[in-house]
Amino acid sequence: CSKKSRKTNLPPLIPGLPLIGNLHQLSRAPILHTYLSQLSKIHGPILRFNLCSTPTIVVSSAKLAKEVLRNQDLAFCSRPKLVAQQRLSYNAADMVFVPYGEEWREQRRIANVHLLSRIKVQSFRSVREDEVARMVADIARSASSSPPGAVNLSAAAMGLTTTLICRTGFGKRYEEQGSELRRFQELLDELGMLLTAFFVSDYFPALSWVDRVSGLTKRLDCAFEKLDSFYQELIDDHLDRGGTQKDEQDHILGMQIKFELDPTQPIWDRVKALLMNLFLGGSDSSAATIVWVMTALMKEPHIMEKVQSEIRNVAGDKGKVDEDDLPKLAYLKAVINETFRFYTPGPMLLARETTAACVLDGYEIQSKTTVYVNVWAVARDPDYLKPNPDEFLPERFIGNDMDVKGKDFGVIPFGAGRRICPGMLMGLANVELAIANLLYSFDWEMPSRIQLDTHVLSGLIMHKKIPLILLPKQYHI
Ligand code: HEM
Repeated sequence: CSKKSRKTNLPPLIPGLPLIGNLHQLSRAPILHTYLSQLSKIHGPILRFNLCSTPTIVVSSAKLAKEVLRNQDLAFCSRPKLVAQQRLSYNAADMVFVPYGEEWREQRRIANVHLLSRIKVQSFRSVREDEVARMVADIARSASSSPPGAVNLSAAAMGLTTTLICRTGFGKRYEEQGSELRRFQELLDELGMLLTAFFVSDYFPALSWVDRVSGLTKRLDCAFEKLDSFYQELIDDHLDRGGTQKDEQDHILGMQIKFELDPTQPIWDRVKALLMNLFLGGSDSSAATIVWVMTALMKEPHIMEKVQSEIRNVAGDKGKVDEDDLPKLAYLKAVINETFRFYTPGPMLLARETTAACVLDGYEIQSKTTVYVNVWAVARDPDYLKPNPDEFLPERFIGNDMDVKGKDFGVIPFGAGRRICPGMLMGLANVELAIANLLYSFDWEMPSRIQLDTHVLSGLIMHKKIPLILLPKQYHI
């Protein structure tokens, strides 16, 4: 690694190959966030990569995360233009991939004040309680079968969060195991795959033929067509029913259509792009979090016992945990927060792009630099997280005001600053209610011959590689 260049004072550059720079290292790293974390242990908390014409840096400490996401947020809050993201977001007509500017501000205002506001999230309470109750009833059926059946909790969590996003996002409840839900989940998988796929043309525009030959361009076109038809069906369905006022209250799509500037000529690309954002943000991250909380608790039986006893004391003999109970569950919140820290569902923040030249930690950063914050590494920063950042310790969130909502720069699972996740309240509400009820209603064991593991899948969202299979035992009050 070259030391600070005296002339230009750029961050340390990770050595790569002639012409392709570091492309091969980044595109082939099996688990990108751990690879980058190891590099930063050797070369420091700010690293520079050479990706053809795109200057790229990665930051991995709480101090620098705070600098990027708070002190100099404005300089770091745009998004780079990548091939798949552009296509799937209708040329950045959405909120996630739109560059910083007036259009983004307007979309965020509508999201914060209306679509994903606290009041809107509360208005979906009955939907959440209903869906969580259905999931618990399904699991109870397995628990009471003879012999008791093991449950694939990864599938149950994904089923729950996709159903929640369908109901709150566009007012539909697809039959479990039905073809429409399967179609939706397949579209989600393809969306996630393409948004993290490595397109050569992002770094070498002249070599775009490589993506055509590899079949990636065709796959992107095909996914775009399928997603577009899916969004169009939802919109047509809404319009066929006359877009009632009830729809505006009942789901986000209904409300978004109302907010289009000219209702006779809404900008449909923007409506579709917003649906894509809901799909992208709304299900995978919450499902992954539910699975990691359960995995963490299976690994630490004394924490499991403590949190179950808190939940069962608070909910008593009601037979379920409802949302009024949640504010009383301080230890459960600590467990969920520690899971966000230790098994960060989005280990790398979505790529940012600098809006202007600036100085970070004494290094010069050019305008239009792509910036990654390695949230997973930040959450293990020994200068910030004490004691024992490598230990799962919910108690670190007790007796202080440390939280995960973007003000403690050591634990930023939702990002921070202007581009902090606008769906945070909805994500937290889904996860807390689901976990509380899974822990209230059942005791959990490992099925014989299955070993608990924590292998992860690489991607935008850090899923558990091997599904979490557990044996539920109904808890009798
Ligand atoms: C546990 C659940 C969730 C986690 C961990 C999560 C995490 C994140 C993260 C890390 C970012 C990037 C922030 C940045 O660049 O600094 C983000 C952005 C975003 N999330 Fe979430 N999210 C969750 C749930 C949701 C939900 C439920 C929705 C919507 C229904 C949502 C919608 C979005 C959107 C639209 C953005 C882009 C914001 C922008 O660029 O201005 N997320 N989320």
